[in-house]
Amino acid sequence: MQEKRLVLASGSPRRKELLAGLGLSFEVIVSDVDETIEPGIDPREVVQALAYRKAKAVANSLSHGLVIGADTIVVCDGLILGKPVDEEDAKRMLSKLSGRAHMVYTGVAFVEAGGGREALDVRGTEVCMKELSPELIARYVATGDPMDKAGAYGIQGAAATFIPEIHGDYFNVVGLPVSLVADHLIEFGYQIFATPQGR
Ligand SMILES: Cc1cn([C@H]2C[C@H](O)[C@@H](COP(=O)(O)OP(=O)(O)OP(=O)(O)O)O2)c(=O)[nH]c1=O
Repeated sequence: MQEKRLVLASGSPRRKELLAGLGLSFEVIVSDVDETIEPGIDPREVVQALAYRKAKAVANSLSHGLVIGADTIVVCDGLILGKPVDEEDAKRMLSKLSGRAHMVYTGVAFVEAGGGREALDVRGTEVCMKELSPELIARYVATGDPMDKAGAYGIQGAAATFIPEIHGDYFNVVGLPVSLVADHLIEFGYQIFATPQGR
């Protein structure tokens, strides 16, 4: 039986679903953190810093347990694309990504409440996107799917049809690099598949 409290500091339904796949019991606690970043910082640093901010804010409110935070961004031509602010922004992002490759970075942070251990890591995945016509972009944006996703697309949904090829971890693009997270959880003393799902 798993005795150590595990907390996911994320409101993302994708992250919750992916973490649940590891068969561990966990709670979701979300705290409001400022996600603004200083310009000019390396994207790999950015996602780790934001993941840490999310995990640390929740860990500060607890007496014990391990808190996981994550952050995902899209980087194209040195430009960081977070979640679109509106439909026009989503269209602009997708026009930029059309017909080329870009990187998706997800940073993960592990913070033990009560002043315990901490760990940070990051994974990058290259995503190749087909050329998208303005009409197709408009139709996709009208579905609403891009609005809560970095780079204005979700590889796990209709946008899968835009993506012929990726290099690296698929789950990293969806928002949680599951194998990397599992490695860290083992380091922190958790047993993967300790409580099998669906039984
Ligand atoms: C590129 C891409 C991103 N995304 C999602 C993953 C993240 O949920 C989101 C990026 O925003 P984030 O700020 O990383 O996360 P979030 O606001 O959804 O959740 P929280 O901060 O509470 O943890 O984009 C997809 O679901 N599919 C994709 O293909």
